[in-house]
Amino acid sequence: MSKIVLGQNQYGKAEVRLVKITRDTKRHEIEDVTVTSQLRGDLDAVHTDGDNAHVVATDTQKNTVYAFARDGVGSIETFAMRLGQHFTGEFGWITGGRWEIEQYSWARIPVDGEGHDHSFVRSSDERRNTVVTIDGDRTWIVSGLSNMVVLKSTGSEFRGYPKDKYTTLQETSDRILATSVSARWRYLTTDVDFDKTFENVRAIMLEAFATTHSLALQQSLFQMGSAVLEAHPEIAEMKFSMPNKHHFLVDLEPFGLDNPGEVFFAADRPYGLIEATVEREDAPDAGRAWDSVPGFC
Ligand SMILES: O=c1[nH]c(=O)c2[nH]c(=O)[nH]c2[nH]1
Repeated sequence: MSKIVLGQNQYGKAEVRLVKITRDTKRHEIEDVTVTSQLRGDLDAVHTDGDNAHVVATDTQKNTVYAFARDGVGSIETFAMRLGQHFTGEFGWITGGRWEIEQYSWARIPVDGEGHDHSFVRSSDERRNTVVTIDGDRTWIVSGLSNMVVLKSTGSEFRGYPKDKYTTLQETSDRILATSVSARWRYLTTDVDFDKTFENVRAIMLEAFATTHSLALQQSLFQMGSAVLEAHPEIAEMKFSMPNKHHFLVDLEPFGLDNPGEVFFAADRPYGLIEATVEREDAPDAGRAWDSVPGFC
């Protein structure tokens, strides 16, 4: 019989919910994140023999997240790097790991035309995220967003596809195009103004979605990725996952009404699922950057 050995492994605390309020002036600031910390290294003995001598407890990892937040979170990328450098620096046998952070955004509640000092409303379900992966002396950063829901009420066609005996879809030169964008991009360096770059990448994606006369969602996706890579040499590649949120014209004829492209049934499933990577041909190898990043091709 072949020998059975331990393969790749990692462990840590998943989804540590952290809210940091900065209250040093009467105008408070809120930072709201979910952190997952996972360590890799010389961890064979705990798996094979139950020897915990190398196991930095997942509870300790959770506590470290809260302790580090005492000084503020800052950009999620730098917070994840702080955690990673701490664990790999403090414990010799921890040679790497993966720190994933998701951030929820809050807006100030407007009162008399001004954002309130200490009352907030969760702005949407959109989230910013990052995954920092460390392996020895290498660090990779993949950042992104999810649930960015966008819609174009014209400027979208879908024609020219092959027809077979199962095809019922009618060609259209004017349809609604809607999707919920999940995008992740890999940085070529750790020396980035992450907050500024995030805002800019998001704005570029939105502008490309809006201004592309779309012949297919696949084309819109590629335009969005290309526009970001053209403007940001520090980004090697972008991965997208974009459900096609179909809007079907409702037949109003039974009610003696026409429907001049104005009344739609917004279906939630099934949905087309469009996924692709837009990349620089000459980008260096991604190494372990995409390890355990689900839902992208
Ligand atoms: O933009 C689209 N891409 C497709 O691949 C596709 N397939 C489909 O039925 N509708 C659409 N729309």
